[in-house]
Amino acid sequence: MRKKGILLVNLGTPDSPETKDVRTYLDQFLMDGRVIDINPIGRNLLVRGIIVPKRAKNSANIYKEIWTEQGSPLLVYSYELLDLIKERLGEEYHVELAMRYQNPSLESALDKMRQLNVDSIKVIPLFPQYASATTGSIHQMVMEVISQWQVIPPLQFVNNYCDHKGMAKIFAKNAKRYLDAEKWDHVLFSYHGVPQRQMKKADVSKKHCLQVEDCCKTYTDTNKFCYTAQCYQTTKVIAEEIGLLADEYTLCFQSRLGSEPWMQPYTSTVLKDLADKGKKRILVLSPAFVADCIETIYEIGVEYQEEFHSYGGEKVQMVESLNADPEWVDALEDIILNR
Ligand SMILES: C=CC1=C(C)c2cc3[nH]c(cc4nc(cc5[nH]c(cc1n2)c(C)c5CCC(=O)O)C(CCC(=O)O)=C4C)c(C)c3C=C
Ligand SMILES: [Fe+2]
Ligand SMILES: [Fe+2]
Repeated sequence: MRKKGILLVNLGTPDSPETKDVRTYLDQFLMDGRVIDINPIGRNLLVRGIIVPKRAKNSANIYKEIWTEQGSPLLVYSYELLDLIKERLGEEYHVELAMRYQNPSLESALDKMRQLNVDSIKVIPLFPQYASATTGSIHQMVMEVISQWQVIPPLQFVNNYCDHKGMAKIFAKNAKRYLDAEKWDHVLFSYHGVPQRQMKKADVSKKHCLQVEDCCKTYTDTNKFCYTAQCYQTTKVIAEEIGLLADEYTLCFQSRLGSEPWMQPYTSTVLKDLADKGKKRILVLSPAFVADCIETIYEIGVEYQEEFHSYGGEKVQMVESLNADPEWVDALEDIILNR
C-alpha cells in the first residue's frame, strides 16, 4: 500500500555540544537568508567574521550544560514525539522527522519519502506560529529539494496552528500545575523574538505592522500571517484556558541577537519592570517552542532566573513545553489530519 507522507520539521540543533559541531550548526543556521536577511556579502562577513567566531565556544559550553545522555533535548523530545505519532497514525501514513539545520536532514527525510513513492507529502513545521525564519525557511527548502524530483507528488504545507485549542490546553495544564501549587506574582508568555525589520517585510500592505498603534495585539484577516499577531493569539487562547485576567500576564520576546531592534517588549525589560514593582515570583510559558531546548531550559531557566535575582526578584520558573505529552500527540494528530 502506498502511504501518505507526513514530514515533521523542527529547527535543528548541533550534532554534539563540542565547539566544532556548534560552529557548523550556527554557520548553517545563520547563513540562511531568511534568518539573517541581509545581502549575502554582508551576511557572510557578519556571520562568519563576527557572530559565529564570537559565539561558538560560549554556545558550546551552554549546550554542554543542557545536553542529556540521549542528546540535545530538542532532538530527544522530537524523536519521542515521532515514535508516538507514528504509532497513533498507523499503517496508512509514513512519518518522517527532519531538522531544518543539521540532522536528521530535510534532504534525507524527503529522499526516504521519494524512495517509498509516497502518495502525497504534508509538511508540518513544529512551530505553532509562522515566521519567515522558521516555517518560511522550512517550506522554501522543501520546495527547493522537491523541485528537483522527476515526479512532484501532491504537497501540502501547514502554515501555523497558533490558535489550536488542543495545543493551548496542554500549555495551560502545565502552567496550572504550578499555579495551583504555589503563589505566583505574574505570568509571562515569552516568545522567541524576530527583528522588527522582518515583521515589517512580512506585512504586504506596508500599512499595518509597526505602523499603527497596537498593530498586532489582535489577530485579524489583515495580520493573519504576522508572527507577532499569532503570538498574541496563542497567548489569548492559553490565558483563557488558564483563566488569567488581563493584568495577571504579559507577552514579551526573548533571544534577541545583534543590535538592531527586535519585537518588544523584551523579556529582560519586563522582568526588570516587574522586579521594580516588587513582584517576586514569575511563572514563564514559552509557547513558540513545542519542545524544550536551549532557549527555554537555559535562557529562561538559568539566565532570566539569574537576571531577575540581580534585580531583586526571587524566582523565575519555566513551564515545561509540550515535549512528548500524550495530549500533544492528540493535538498533533488533529493538526495533521485537519489543517
Ligand atoms: C520559535 C521560533 C524561532 C524563531 C522565530 C527564531 C528566529 C531566530 N533565531 C535566531 C538565532 C538563534 N536561535 C537559536 C536557537 C533556537 N531558535 C529556535 C527557534 C526560533 N528561532 C530554537 C528552537 C532554538 C533552539 C535550538 C536548540 O538546539 O536547542 C540560536 C542558537 C542558540 C545559541 O547559540 O545561543 C541562535 C543563534 C535568529 C537570528 C532569528 C531570526 C529571526
Ligand atoms: Fe532562534
Ligand atoms: Fe504585525
